[in-house]
Amino acid sequence: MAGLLEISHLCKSFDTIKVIDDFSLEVTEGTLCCLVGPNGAGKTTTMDLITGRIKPTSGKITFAGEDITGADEHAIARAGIGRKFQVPAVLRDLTVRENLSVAYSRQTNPFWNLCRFKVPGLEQKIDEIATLADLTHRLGEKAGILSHGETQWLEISMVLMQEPRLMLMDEPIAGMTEGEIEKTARIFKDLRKSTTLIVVEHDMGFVREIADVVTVMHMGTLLAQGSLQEIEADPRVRSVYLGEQEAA
Ligand SMILES: Nc1ncnc2c1ncn2[C@@H]1O[C@H](COP(=O)(O)OP(=O)(O)OP(=O)(O)O)[C@@H](O)[C@H]1O
Repeated sequence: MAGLLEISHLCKSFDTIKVIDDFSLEVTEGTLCCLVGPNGAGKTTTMDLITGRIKPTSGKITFAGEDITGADEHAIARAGIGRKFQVPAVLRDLTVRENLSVAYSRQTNPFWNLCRFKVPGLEQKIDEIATLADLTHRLGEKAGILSHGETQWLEISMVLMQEPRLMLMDEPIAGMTEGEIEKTARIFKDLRKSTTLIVVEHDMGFVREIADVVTVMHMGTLLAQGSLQEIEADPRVRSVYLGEQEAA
Protein backbone atom coordinates (compact mmCIF):
# COMPACT_ATOMS: atom_id res chain seq x y z
CA MET A 1 0.00 0.00 0.00
CA ALA A 2 1.33 3.43 -0.96
CA GLY A 3 1.95 5.85 1.87
CA LEU A 4 -0.37 8.77 2.51
CA LEU A 5 2.78 10.89 2.56
CA GLU A 6 5.82 9.95 0.51
CA ILE A 7 9.03 11.91 0.74
CA SER A 8 11.71 10.91 -1.79
CA HIS A 9 15.32 12.00 -1.85
CA LEU A 10 14.53 15.35 -0.26
CA CYS A 11 17.36 17.89 -0.02
CA LYS A 12 17.41 21.38 1.41
CA SER A 13 20.39 23.71 1.52
CA PHE A 14 20.62 27.07 3.18
CA ASP A 15 23.30 28.92 1.25
CA THR A 16 25.94 26.23 0.82
CA ILE A 17 24.99 24.17 3.87
CA LYS A 18 22.95 21.04 3.21
CA VAL A 19 20.63 20.55 6.20
CA ILE A 20 18.37 17.92 4.63
CA ASP A 21 20.39 15.39 2.72
CA ASP A 22 18.65 12.76 0.55
CA PHE A 23 15.92 12.18 3.13
CA SER A 24 13.16 9.71 2.24
CA LEU A 25 10.15 8.74 4.37
CA GLU A 26 6.83 7.02 3.84
CA VAL A 27 3.98 7.53 6.29
CA THR A 28 1.13 5.03 6.07
CA GLU A 29 -2.42 6.29 6.55
CA GLY A 30 -3.75 5.68 10.06
CA THR A 31 -0.37 5.60 11.78
CA LEU A 32 1.28 7.89 14.29
CA CYS A 33 4.91 8.50 13.35
CA CYS A 34 7.24 10.12 15.84
CA LEU A 35 10.11 12.04 14.27
CA VAL A 36 13.03 12.12 16.68
CA GLY A 37 16.70 13.02 16.55
CA PRO A 38 19.31 15.20 18.20
CA ASN A 39 19.16 18.98 18.12
CA GLY A 40 19.80 20.28 14.60
CA ALA A 41 19.02 16.91 12.96
CA GLY A 42 16.58 18.58 10.56
CA LYS A 43 13.18 17.68 12.06
CA THR A 44 11.66 21.17 11.98
CA THR A 45 13.09 21.82 8.53
CA THR A 46 11.43 18.60 7.31
CA MET A 47 8.07 19.74 8.75
CA ASP A 48 8.56 23.14 7.09
CA LEU A 49 9.25 21.42 3.77
CA ILE A 50 6.17 19.17 4.04
CA THR A 51 3.88 22.11 4.81
CA GLY A 52 5.35 24.37 2.11
CA ARG A 53 6.74 26.91 4.54
CA ILE A 54 10.07 26.52 2.76
CA LYS A 55 10.83 24.99 -0.63
CA PRO A 56 13.12 22.01 -1.16
CA THR A 57 16.33 22.31 -3.13
CA SER A 58 15.54 18.95 -4.74
CA GLY A 59 13.50 15.80 -4.16
CA LYS A 60 9.80 15.07 -4.20
CA ILE A 61 6.91 15.12 -1.71
CA THR A 62 3.67 13.32 -2.58
CA PHE A 63 0.52 13.55 -0.46
CA ALA A 64 -2.47 11.31 -1.17
CA GLY A 65 -1.05 10.63 -4.61
CA GLU A 66 -0.64 14.31 -5.44
CA ASP A 67 2.75 15.91 -6.03
CA ILE A 68 2.92 18.79 -3.53
CA THR A 69 6.65 19.50 -3.92
CA GLY A 70 7.23 23.24 -3.66
CA ALA A 71 3.48 23.98 -3.52
CA ASP A 72 2.16 27.04 -1.75
CA GLU A 73 1.54 26.70 2.03
CA HIS A 74 -2.22 27.39 1.72
CA ALA A 75 -2.61 24.89 -1.13
CA ILE A 76 -0.92 22.22 1.00
CA ALA A 77 -3.21 23.03 3.94
CA ARG A 78 -6.22 22.81 1.62
CA ALA A 79 -4.95 19.45 0.34
CA GLY A 80 -5.37 18.15 3.92
CA ILE A 81 -2.14 18.69 5.85
CA GLY A 82 -2.63 20.54 9.15
CA ARG A 83 0.09 21.69 11.51
CA LYS A 84 0.16 22.57 15.16
CA PHE A 85 3.12 24.72 16.09
CA GLN A 86 4.80 24.69 19.47
CA VAL A 87 3.73 28.24 20.34
CA PRO A 88 -0.07 28.43 20.53
CA ALA A 89 -1.86 30.90 18.29
CA VAL A 90 -5.32 30.85 19.86
CA LEU A 91 -7.42 34.02 19.97
CA ARG A 92 -7.32 34.78 23.70
CA ASP A 93 -10.31 37.16 23.79
CA LEU A 94 -12.63 34.70 22.10
CA THR A 95 -14.25 31.75 23.85
CA VAL A 96 -13.07 28.21 23.21
CA ARG A 97 -16.23 27.63 21.13
CA GLU A 98 -15.57 30.77 19.08
CA ASN A 99 -11.96 29.75 18.49
CA LEU A 100 -13.16 26.41 17.17
CA SER A 101 -15.76 28.10 14.96
CA VAL A 102 -13.15 30.42 13.49
CA ALA A 103 -10.84 27.48 12.82
CA TYR A 104 -13.57 25.61 10.96
CA SER A 105 -13.54 27.98 8.05
CA ARG A 106 -10.43 28.10 5.94
CA GLN A 107 -10.96 31.78 5.27
CA THR A 108 -8.16 33.91 6.61
CA ASN A 109 -10.13 36.74 8.19
CA PRO A 110 -11.38 35.52 11.61
CA PHE A 111 -13.89 38.37 12.03
CA TRP A 112 -15.51 37.55 8.73
CA ASN A 113 -15.72 33.97 9.92
CA LEU A 114 -17.43 35.02 13.13
CA CYS A 115 -20.36 36.32 11.07
CA ARG A 116 -20.87 32.84 9.60
CA PHE A 117 -21.53 30.88 12.75
CA LYS A 118 -24.60 29.06 11.47
CA VAL A 119 -22.84 26.44 9.41
CA PRO A 120 -24.83 23.16 9.32
CA GLY A 121 -23.22 20.52 11.51
CA LEU A 122 -20.77 22.98 13.02
CA GLU A 123 -22.05 22.72 16.59
CA GLN A 124 -21.98 18.93 16.44
CA LYS A 125 -18.45 19.01 15.13
CA ILE A 126 -17.35 21.40 17.88
CA ASP A 127 -18.93 19.11 20.48
CA GLU A 128 -17.19 16.02 19.05
CA ILE A 129 -13.78 17.66 18.98
CA ALA A 130 -14.21 19.30 22.39
CA THR A 131 -15.08 15.87 23.79
CA LEU A 132 -11.97 14.34 22.22
CA ALA A 133 -9.78 17.10 23.69
CA ASP A 134 -11.66 17.13 27.01
CA LEU A 135 -12.60 20.78 26.60
CA THR A 136 -16.40 20.46 26.76
CA HIS A 137 -16.57 22.15 30.17
CA ARG A 138 -14.45 25.03 28.83
CA LEU A 139 -16.40 25.81 25.63
CA GLY A 140 -17.93 29.01 27.05
CA GLU A 141 -14.70 30.31 28.62
CA LYS A 142 -12.34 32.83 27.09
CA ALA A 143 -9.28 31.08 25.64
CA GLY A 144 -7.04 33.53 27.54
CA ILE A 145 -7.86 31.95 30.90
CA LEU A 146 -7.01 28.37 29.90
CA SER A 147 -4.06 26.54 31.45
CA HIS A 148 -0.99 25.80 29.31
CA GLY A 149 -2.16 22.23 28.66
CA GLU A 150 -5.72 23.30 27.79
CA THR A 151 -4.37 25.94 25.41
CA GLN A 152 -2.35 23.27 23.62
CA TRP A 153 -5.40 21.00 23.42
CA LEU A 154 -7.46 23.89 22.08
CA GLU A 155 -4.93 24.48 19.37
CA ILE A 156 -4.86 20.79 18.46
CA SER A 157 -8.67 21.00 18.30
CA MET A 158 -8.48 24.06 16.05
CA VAL A 159 -6.31 22.15 13.59
CA LEU A 160 -8.75 19.22 13.80
CA MET A 161 -11.65 21.55 12.92
CA GLN A 162 -10.00 21.92 9.51
CA GLU A 163 -10.36 18.13 9.05
CA PRO A 164 -6.74 17.37 8.14
CA ARG A 165 -5.97 13.95 6.75
CA LEU A 166 -2.43 14.35 8.04
CA MET A 167 -1.56 16.37 11.12
CA LEU A 168 1.94 17.52 12.00
CA MET A 169 2.84 18.52 15.54
CA ASP A 170 5.97 20.20 16.83
CA GLU A 171 6.84 19.11 20.39
CA PRO A 172 3.24 19.08 21.63
CA ILE A 173 4.04 18.38 25.30
CA ALA A 174 6.71 21.07 25.80
CA GLY A 175 6.10 22.82 29.13
CA MET A 176 3.31 20.45 30.22
CA THR A 177 2.90 18.95 33.70
CA GLU A 178 3.03 15.16 34.18
CA GLY A 179 -0.77 15.06 34.39
CA GLU A 180 -1.13 17.10 31.20
CA ILE A 181 1.33 14.81 29.39
CA GLU A 182 -0.69 11.74 30.41
CA LYS A 183 -3.87 13.37 29.18
CA THR A 184 -2.20 14.40 25.91
CA ALA A 185 -1.11 10.79 25.36
CA ARG A 186 -4.75 9.70 25.83
CA ILE A 187 -5.93 12.36 23.36
CA PHE A 188 -3.36 11.24 20.78
CA LYS A 189 -4.37 7.59 21.14
CA ASP A 190 -7.95 8.61 20.32
CA LEU A 191 -6.83 10.93 17.57
CA ARG A 192 -4.86 8.33 15.65
CA LYS A 193 -8.05 6.30 15.15
CA SER A 194 -9.19 8.98 12.70
CA THR A 195 -6.10 10.97 11.64
CA THR A 196 -2.57 10.22 10.47
CA LEU A 197 0.00 12.02 12.59
CA ILE A 198 3.66 13.03 12.49
CA VAL A 199 4.85 14.22 15.88
CA VAL A 200 8.29 15.79 16.44
CA GLU A 201 9.21 14.88 19.99
CA HIS A 202 12.25 14.76 22.25
CA ASP A 203 10.59 13.05 25.22
CA MET A 204 11.17 9.32 24.67
CA GLY A 205 8.72 8.39 27.44
CA PHE A 206 5.98 10.14 25.51
CA VAL A 207 7.17 8.60 22.24
CA ARG A 208 6.90 5.18 23.91
CA GLU A 209 3.30 5.92 24.85
CA ILE A 210 2.05 7.12 21.48
CA ALA A 211 4.21 5.98 18.53
CA ASP A 212 3.34 3.31 15.98
CA VAL A 213 6.53 4.07 14.08
CA VAL A 214 9.62 5.99 15.15
CA THR A 215 11.78 7.73 12.54
CA VAL A 216 15.22 8.88 13.63
CA MET A 217 16.93 11.73 11.78
CA HIS A 218 20.58 12.61 12.07
CA MET A 219 22.38 15.37 10.16
CA GLY A 220 19.51 15.71 7.70
CA THR A 221 19.35 12.02 6.82
CA LEU A 222 17.19 9.08 7.82
CA LEU A 223 19.20 7.17 10.38
CA ALA A 224 16.69 4.48 11.33
CA GLN A 225 13.01 3.65 11.35
CA GLY A 226 10.91 1.07 13.17
CA SER A 227 9.15 0.38 16.43
CA LEU A 228 10.57 2.09 19.50
CA GLN A 229 12.02 -1.27 20.59
CA GLU A 230 13.84 -1.65 17.27
CA ILE A 231 15.08 1.92 17.42
CA GLU A 232 16.33 1.56 20.97
CA ALA A 233 18.21 -1.61 20.03
CA ASP A 234 19.88 -0.02 16.99
CA PRO A 235 23.54 0.70 17.80
CA ARG A 236 23.69 3.66 15.37
CA VAL A 237 20.77 5.28 17.16
CA ARG A 238 22.25 4.56 20.56
CA SER A 239 25.48 6.25 19.62
CA VAL A 240 24.07 9.39 17.98
CA TYR A 241 20.81 9.89 19.79
CA LEU A 242 20.15 7.90 22.91
CA GLY A 243 23.80 8.10 23.86
CA GLU A 244 23.56 11.84 23.70
CA GLN A 245 20.50 11.82 25.97
CA GLU A 246 22.15 9.51 28.48
CA ALA A 247 25.15 11.79 28.57
CA ALA A 248 22.93 14.84 29.26
N1 LIG B 1 16.73 29.36 7.83
C1 LIG B 1 17.87 28.72 8.09
N2 LIG B 1 19.06 29.17 7.65
C2 LIG B 1 20.20 28.52 7.88
N3 LIG B 1 20.27 27.36 8.58
C3 LIG B 1 19.13 26.86 9.06
C4 LIG B 1 17.87 27.50 8.84
N4 LIG B 1 16.90 26.74 9.44
C5 LIG B 1 17.53 25.69 10.00
N5 LIG B 1 18.86 25.75 9.78
C6 LIG B 1 19.86 24.79 10.23
O1 LIG B 1 19.42 23.52 9.80
C7 LIG B 1 19.77 22.51 10.73
C8 LIG B 1 18.54 21.72 11.11
O2 LIG B 1 17.70 22.56 11.91
P1 LIG B 1 16.28 22.07 12.43
O3 LIG B 1 15.68 23.21 13.20
O4 LIG B 1 15.49 21.51 11.33
O5 LIG B 1 16.70 20.90 13.43
P2 LIG B 1 15.81 20.14 14.51
O6 LIG B 1 16.08 18.69 14.35
O7 LIG B 1 14.39 20.57 14.40
O8 LIG B 1 16.45 20.65 15.87
P3 LIG B 1 15.77 20.91 17.30
O9 LIG B 1 15.46 19.56 17.88
O10 LIG B 1 16.85 21.62 18.05
O11 LIG B 1 14.56 21.76 17.09
C9 LIG B 1 20.43 23.23 11.91
O12 LIG B 1 21.83 23.13 11.77
C10 LIG B 1 19.97 24.65 11.74
O13 LIG B 1 20.91 25.56 12.25
